[in-house]
Amino acid sequence: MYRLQWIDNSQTRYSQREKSTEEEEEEEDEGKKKEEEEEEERPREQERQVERPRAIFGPVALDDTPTFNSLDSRYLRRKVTVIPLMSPARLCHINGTLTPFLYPFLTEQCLRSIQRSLRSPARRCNHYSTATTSITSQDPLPTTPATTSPSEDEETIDLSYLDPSPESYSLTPFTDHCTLQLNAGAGGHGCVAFLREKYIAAGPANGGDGGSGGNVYIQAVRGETSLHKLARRGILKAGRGKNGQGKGQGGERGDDLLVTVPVGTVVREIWRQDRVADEEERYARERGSFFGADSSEEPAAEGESKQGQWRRDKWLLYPGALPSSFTTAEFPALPRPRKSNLTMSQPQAPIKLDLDKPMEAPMLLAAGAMGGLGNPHFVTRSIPRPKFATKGEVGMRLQLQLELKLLADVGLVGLPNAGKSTLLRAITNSRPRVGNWAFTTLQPNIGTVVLDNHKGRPGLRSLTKYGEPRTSFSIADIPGLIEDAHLDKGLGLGFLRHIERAAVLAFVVDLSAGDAVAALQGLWNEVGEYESLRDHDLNIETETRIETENGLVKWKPMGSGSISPAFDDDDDPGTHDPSEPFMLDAGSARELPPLSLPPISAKPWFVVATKADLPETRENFAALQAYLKAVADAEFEHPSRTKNAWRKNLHAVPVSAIKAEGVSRIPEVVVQLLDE
Ligand SMILES: Nc1nc2c(ncn2[C@@H]2O[C@H](COP(=O)(O)OP(=O)(O)OP(=O)(O)O)[C@@H](O)[C@H]2O)c(=O)[nH]1
Ligand SMILES: [Mg+2]
Repeated sequence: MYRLQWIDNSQTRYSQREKSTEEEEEEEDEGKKKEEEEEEERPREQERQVERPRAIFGPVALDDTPTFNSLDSRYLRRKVTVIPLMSPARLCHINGTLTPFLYPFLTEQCLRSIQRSLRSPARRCNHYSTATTSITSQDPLPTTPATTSPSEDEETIDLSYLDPSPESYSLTPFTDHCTLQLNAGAGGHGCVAFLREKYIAAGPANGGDGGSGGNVYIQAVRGETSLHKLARRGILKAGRGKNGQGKGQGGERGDDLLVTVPVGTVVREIWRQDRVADEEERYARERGSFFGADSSEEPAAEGESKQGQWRRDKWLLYPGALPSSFTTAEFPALPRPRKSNLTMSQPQAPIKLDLDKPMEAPMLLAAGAMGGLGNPHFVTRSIPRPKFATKGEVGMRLQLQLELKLLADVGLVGLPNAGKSTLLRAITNSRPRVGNWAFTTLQPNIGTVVLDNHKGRPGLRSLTKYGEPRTSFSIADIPGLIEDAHLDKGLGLGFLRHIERAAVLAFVVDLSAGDAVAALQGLWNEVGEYESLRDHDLNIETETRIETENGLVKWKPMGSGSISPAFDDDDDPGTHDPSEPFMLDAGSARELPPLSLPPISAKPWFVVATKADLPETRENFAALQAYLKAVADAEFEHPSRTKNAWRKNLHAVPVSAIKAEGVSRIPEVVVQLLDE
């Protein structure tokens, strides 16, 4: 037999045990007595209920103020309070500091009745969590000493991490831009060797060729978050190819170099030095066969050895050679400079890459140089046993500028000391530095909000742009902006690059620090200045690289090296003057980089009104809400002063980050905007 045993209002427990008939009789007697007592109590209880105000949970939207006109007048007679229908998690906040912000229509009496109904721990529910810190756990019922019961005291959650001492923070080394020199591997030297065998007095040449140098690759990977390691190294070199050896043994290839960068890195070429390309040009001039436009010299017949000269950087002599050999030895004409086939897959010069997605495979930046030729290559009738070989080619050198633009879903923009870092602490497991002075944060911090319902399933139903369930999103906290940051005041606008590509912007406004509307407008002003500076730089870059002339795009490769123009089949290379830039058809298959980025003002945005726990902030918040509503309704100009700016569903979320109140609404708002 099952017996229902009441533990408290919310919990029930079933216990199974055999009961004797005596026990049953006793229970029946006790039950009758209780029923009689209850019947006596009932009328008194009913009287009390009529007097007590009752709460009705009705279908009213969160931000709507309920009107009593729509309600039955008998409810009014009974002192009925209408409370919007909402999830218990949200209902918990009704008891908190933000209640007057969210529900200005609720009276003191009504609040007290809600507090009574929320006493039961069963009312509390979990919503979703952060990476390791539960947002729900950070959203406890605010308790005051007067109303707190001992059981609630036990459940009080430690929020000291939201107001830590300035020394308590985690700092990871971070660099978001650097210049880097990359050297592709040089080729190994060819070998001068001869066959030595019994009964063969002067064996033929059998020196092996040198191995080719290592290639330089780049790959954007997820694990990396900073460029500081690369900035520290400065110069990175791929391995040199090994020298060739006797018995016709070729040298080993040099080790490749893989440069791993964080996703979101922009790579720009500053200069390059490509000796092989220079050699090719010189060779072309000497032989008059490269583009051979006005060359009067006849190209040498194939196989004909033209007398050359000793060149220290090119020729390698037999180790036992006497110094006189340098002057007396006959050298053939230098062979044509050799390039690896891989150079075809190098990116065009000048390199400009935007690595905004994780790369599955590395991308070649510079192919290693070819190794030198062994002495068998120079055997001719007149020189049957050449005592020289060629040296390996010199590897290409690239000077690159790397700029990291962090890819976060949400970017926090705010004045210094607005509470951005505290907000990041409250909703993620990130631990940025917090201090009551301006410019506490000196480098961007990224936090991740995991949308988890504690069962390994997404807490909020949302899909990423790739159609996968959204399980998390990231937030970037950057150093604060001040007025005239675009004139390099404060820390300038440099850090805005980290939120430039964020999908959603969250403007963090301190309600206790003066006019919130003015603060918001000031922030938008600086964002607008950043945008115009960015567009200006892009235009300059574009103008220097592309000049349109009679429907043709004139493209100037940076540096003399790596001239690998994509001629159409019908282009006649013979008519090209090497000193002139190459002319490419505007409609050719070569894609030029995009010239403009989407405007920041077109991004979805909302306002986080923080420090709402401080006194006299309600009026400021009300003014901010009214302003945003007017902007959304196009009554006021958009703060960015641009057309086509985002005006949909503009609103401010009041929070007290330091008490972790109201912050659980932010993930909901963000996910909603990410889905737009
Ligand atoms: N009362 C109250 N104080 C807050 C709140 N949020 C932050 N603070 C305090 O405001 C001060 C500044 O907070 P930070 O999070 O460092 O502000 P920030 O915007 O990151 O500042 P910078 O990094 O300098 O740009 C700290 O002393 C916080 O304790 C809040 O919601 N209520
Ligand atoms: Mg900060």
